[in-house]
Amino acid sequence: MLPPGLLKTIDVIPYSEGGEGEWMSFERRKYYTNAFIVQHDKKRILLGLKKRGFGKDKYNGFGGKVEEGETSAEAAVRELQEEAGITAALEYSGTMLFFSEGADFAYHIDYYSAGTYEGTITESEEMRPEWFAIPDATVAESSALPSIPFQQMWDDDGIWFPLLLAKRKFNGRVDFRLNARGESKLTKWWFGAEAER
Ligand SMILES: CNc1ncnc2c1ncn2[C@@H]1O[C@H](COP(=O)(O)OP(=O)(O)OP(=O)(O)O)[C@@H](O)[C@H]1O
Repeated sequence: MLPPGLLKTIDVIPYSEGGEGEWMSFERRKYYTNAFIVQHDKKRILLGLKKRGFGKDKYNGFGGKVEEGETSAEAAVRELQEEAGITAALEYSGTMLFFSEGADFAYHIDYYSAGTYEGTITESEEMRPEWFAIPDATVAESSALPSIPFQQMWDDDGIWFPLLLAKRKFNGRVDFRLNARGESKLTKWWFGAEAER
């Protein structure tokens, strides 16, 4: 059921799969984190515009490489502090394996989220934090905040964001291949999610 290379961290039921072709093979993986502040009471989520390096000009959660001697949970707290200037009691939200054609390693990304935070949200050299509205189908009123900018995010985010927002943990894999213009595009995915509570 699970795609190759994806190590199950929780019990999941199939949630979404698609795309075409075979899963690509990779030799190495590196461990990363990605953290979100999701405030359902205020109907808002904090994203950061990445200002440099990998994923530049995309909105994402705050995160980076897990360093030696550190757990992924510790790395997630440290990166959130470094990139957004805040601390939070982050909870594990899921894991995604990401491989892009031609890369020499796969990203093993642990996702975290929290509903509250401490400190003052501060722009860093790496990230510009901004609030976005959490879509709420049950409320007619429109938010003063902009909608989550999926067109300026990684291709797969639209697949697993509903799970993050619903607090359903997930395990997934996404493969990206280079198109004729040399852009890395989502070509195959598989996601499983914790059963609905
Ligand atoms: C479909 N693929 C993806 N979808 C969503 N997010 C992705 C991602 N692939 C990588 N990411 C995140 O991008 C950041 C890179 O971090 P990145 O700046 O390279 O690392 P770090 O801050 O440690 O910097 P240095 O390596 O020290 O320069 C890190 O949060 C990682 O989770």
